[in-house]
Amino acid sequence: MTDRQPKDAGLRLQLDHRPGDFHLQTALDLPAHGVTALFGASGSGKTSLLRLIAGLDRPDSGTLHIGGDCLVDTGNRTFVPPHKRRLGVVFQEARLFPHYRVRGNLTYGMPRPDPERFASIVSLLGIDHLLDRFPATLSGGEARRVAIGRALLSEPRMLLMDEPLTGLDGPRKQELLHFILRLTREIAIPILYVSHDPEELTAIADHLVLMHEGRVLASGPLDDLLMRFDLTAELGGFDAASVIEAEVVGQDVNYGLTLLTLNDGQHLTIPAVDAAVGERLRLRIPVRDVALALAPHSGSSYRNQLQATITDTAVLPDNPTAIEVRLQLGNQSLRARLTRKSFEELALDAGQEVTVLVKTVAFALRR
Ligand SMILES: Nc1ncnc2c1ncn2[C@@H]1O[C@H](COP(=O)(O)OP(=O)(O)OP(=O)(O)O)[C@@H](O)[C@H]1O
Repeated sequence: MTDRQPKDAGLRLQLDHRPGDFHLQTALDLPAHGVTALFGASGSGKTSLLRLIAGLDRPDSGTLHIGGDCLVDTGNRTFVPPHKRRLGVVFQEARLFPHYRVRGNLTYGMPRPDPERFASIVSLLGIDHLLDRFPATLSGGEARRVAIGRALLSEPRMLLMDEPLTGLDGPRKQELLHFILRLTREIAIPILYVSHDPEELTAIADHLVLMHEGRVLASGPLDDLLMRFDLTAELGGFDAASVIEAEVVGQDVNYGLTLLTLNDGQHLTIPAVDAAVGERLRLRIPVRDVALALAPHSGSSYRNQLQATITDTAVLPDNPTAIEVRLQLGNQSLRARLTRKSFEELALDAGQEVTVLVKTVAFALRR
């Protein structure tokens, strides 16, 4: 069940599939831009869904449309084969042709020679120096960058990535994540991205599809889903946090801080990030690091104090001593988790204006 239908639907599907004992029963309507993350417990059906979209498996019944084209309709026996779907597929294993050099692997799927596009993608992925090497001589991260390059050069209308960072060590993972982020900014191509790593998804995803036992539990903008009290347990790995955006307005070199402004004009400071004035950053604020006060606080070590309005509160079944609070700051939302005791002592309620004391703000990425 989807809770929000994007107007500019890029991918629309309704698929029913039973591999073995598993039953995948999904309906989805996804935007034609940005990164959509498929997230869910192991065995929830993420890879099965991606394989159906790529055309690697045939569904028992259903329809699949991308960009207005019908790729699957079991009702009239339409099944466009994988190589005609114009989708770039990147799996955990790079699956490069071992007997072709990197250059040959990259040009293999190009629909026509296009030296300019070739040069710009090679440079974007930082693989210029690898062009004459054979795949067997590449590191895991290099091989995956080549696989991404090959997928992009086939001029796909959408990129499907299944755990592209799995198995890489810390620095290699960060490096590839950085290349994927650049790609999302510099090439306007929608990406469907499977991962079970919330940190990776906080950095990369615009839209989130939450899978549970073969079904879509929720689908919507990442920051909206993180605000939903009812999904707190399912999104447990995200460690209950809000994601907000802010613009860099200055650097405080003396104290090693970056100064930011939110879109309602309020200010925030975070540990220094190497970013220029005017750049937009995505920030992550854990719910446990947000406190509330009735009025601005002096004499507090909380560096950031923001004015906000309480919009909603809830008590979750698995944590009855805490109150979950949703707050509005301009057009952005923020969550807090207070003890019931302090919530009642402050006599807080929906509709009330409060001062939000923010302890930790982590930089997630540049927009
Ligand atoms: N060909 C198949 N035959 C039988 N069962 C299958 C087949 N393919 C997948 N399954 C089962 O379907 C379920 C969903 O698998 P899938 O790989 O889609 O999950 P996932 O969400 O991607 O998991 P993970 O995060 O562990 O990769 C699993 O229980 C799996 O064992």
